[in-house]
Amino acid sequence: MIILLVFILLLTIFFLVCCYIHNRLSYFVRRSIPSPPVSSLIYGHLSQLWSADSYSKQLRKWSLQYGSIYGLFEGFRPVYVVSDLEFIQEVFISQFTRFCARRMLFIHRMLGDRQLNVFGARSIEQWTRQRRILNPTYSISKMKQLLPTLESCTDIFIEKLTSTISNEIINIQEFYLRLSMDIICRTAFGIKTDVQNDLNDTNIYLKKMKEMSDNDLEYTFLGKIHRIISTTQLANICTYLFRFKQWINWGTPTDVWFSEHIHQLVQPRFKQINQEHTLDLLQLMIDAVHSEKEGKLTPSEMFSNAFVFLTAGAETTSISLAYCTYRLARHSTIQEEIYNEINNFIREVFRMHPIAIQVLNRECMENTRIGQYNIEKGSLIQVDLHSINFNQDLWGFQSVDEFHPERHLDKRHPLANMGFGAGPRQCIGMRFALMEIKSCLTRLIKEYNIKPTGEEPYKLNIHEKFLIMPEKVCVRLVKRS
Ligand code: HEM
Repeated sequence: MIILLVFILLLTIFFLVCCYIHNRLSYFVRRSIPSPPVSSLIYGHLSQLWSADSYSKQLRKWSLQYGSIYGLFEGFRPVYVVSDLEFIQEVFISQFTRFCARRMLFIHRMLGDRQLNVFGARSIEQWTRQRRILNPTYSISKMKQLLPTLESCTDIFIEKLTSTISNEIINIQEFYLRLSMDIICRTAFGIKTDVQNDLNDTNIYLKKMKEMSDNDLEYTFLGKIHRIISTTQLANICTYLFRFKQWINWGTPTDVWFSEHIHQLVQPRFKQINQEHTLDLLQLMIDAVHSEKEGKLTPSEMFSNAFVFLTAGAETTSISLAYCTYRLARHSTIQEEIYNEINNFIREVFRMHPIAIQVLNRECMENTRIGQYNIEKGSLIQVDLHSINFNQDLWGFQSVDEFHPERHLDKRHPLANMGFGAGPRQCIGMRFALMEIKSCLTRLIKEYNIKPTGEEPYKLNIHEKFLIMPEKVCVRLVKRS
């Protein structure tokens, strides 16, 4: 009798699991939304995305096959992959309050709810409060004040290039990372890191920054498991496993090292309450922590935001500068026209080389409808930026596979340029990054003629994890007479 009961129980569980799986996998079929075949019940489409040469190009490949709105699964979570600009407009702008969060990263899970920074904030209250405090950091009026510091860092950058042998092939990406780290530390935190002068790489933050891009936490074993089960309570297990791993001294991933050590970098300023300081990012945050008004920042949010500004601000800009330099070397005539053309040149570099596609997502926080689609709470909208950037119908008559800055002279759809995202949650550092890129490039071109290495074909080796970056950008710099 007991055996029979156990048998019936197991059969019932098996039946329920099958029903659940069938229900989930027929999710898009029931909604008449096309979806590529799923190769793994546990991973969903993630196994195909992770094993593809390029995550973002795989999204594009599927867009070409299944159209501008199609469905995927990350584990059991439904994801709408979208390159339809009207749909994106609804999600990122018109219905922003219903899509105010991004996919939760593993590092944010580990930081915990109380330490979520502006990038990871999930509730509208948490995000609005922090963004309101941080917005003045890179306002138009602040930009002018920051320019002299930025230019003095660029002077050191040129000095360092000058001390390398002219006409030799160099990997300029290295120089850019040092430059943008100095710039962000000085402008945001008032700290003179001077990593450009530290040729022996003794600066621990620079070392860790390099390590972080080599070992992306999201792509570690636990990071991947977290992505598969991120919508369930089980996701917290990854945090406990991670802490256990740390406890048995199996090493600390760099992101965690950073978030744990950032306070050593900013603590001295935090303690100097009554001293006069320039109104940089750190001062805005310190004032917000000490504020008597409602909507203040907690000290842990302050440290967490310092971490996100340092990591989001340095690497992204240096990668963009590296792509710009690659394009300058490949299209040498542009170097002569760049003073008039710089904005369009940069726009075209961003079109051909988007670097942060995986952050362009929004989580649905409340059931809603977009056009004919009923979007359920918990599902994710992922932008397929490659399909937008290489959509011939959007970009005029010049081939989208060719580099033509002048295509940006024509007016386009406001969401056609999404390299910095869109809507209220667009990149907070966009203005600053563009100022840094323009200032550095004009200075570089004034001093040097940028030449390709001479290798044919002159191509980049692209690494794609959380960010899409070249392994290195080698060029030959010839001093202008
Ligand atoms: C070329 C350089 C950069 C690129 C390509 C870039 C790209 C992006 C993108 C695509 C997003 C997501 C936007 C969205 O979801 O709509 C983002 C968000 C963000 N970026 Fe940047 N970024 C750059 C530079 C910077 C800099 C210099 C800083 C700070 C100093 C910064 C700080 C942030 C922060 C804090 C967010 C989160 C904003 C929020 O959720 O409210 N970024 N960035």
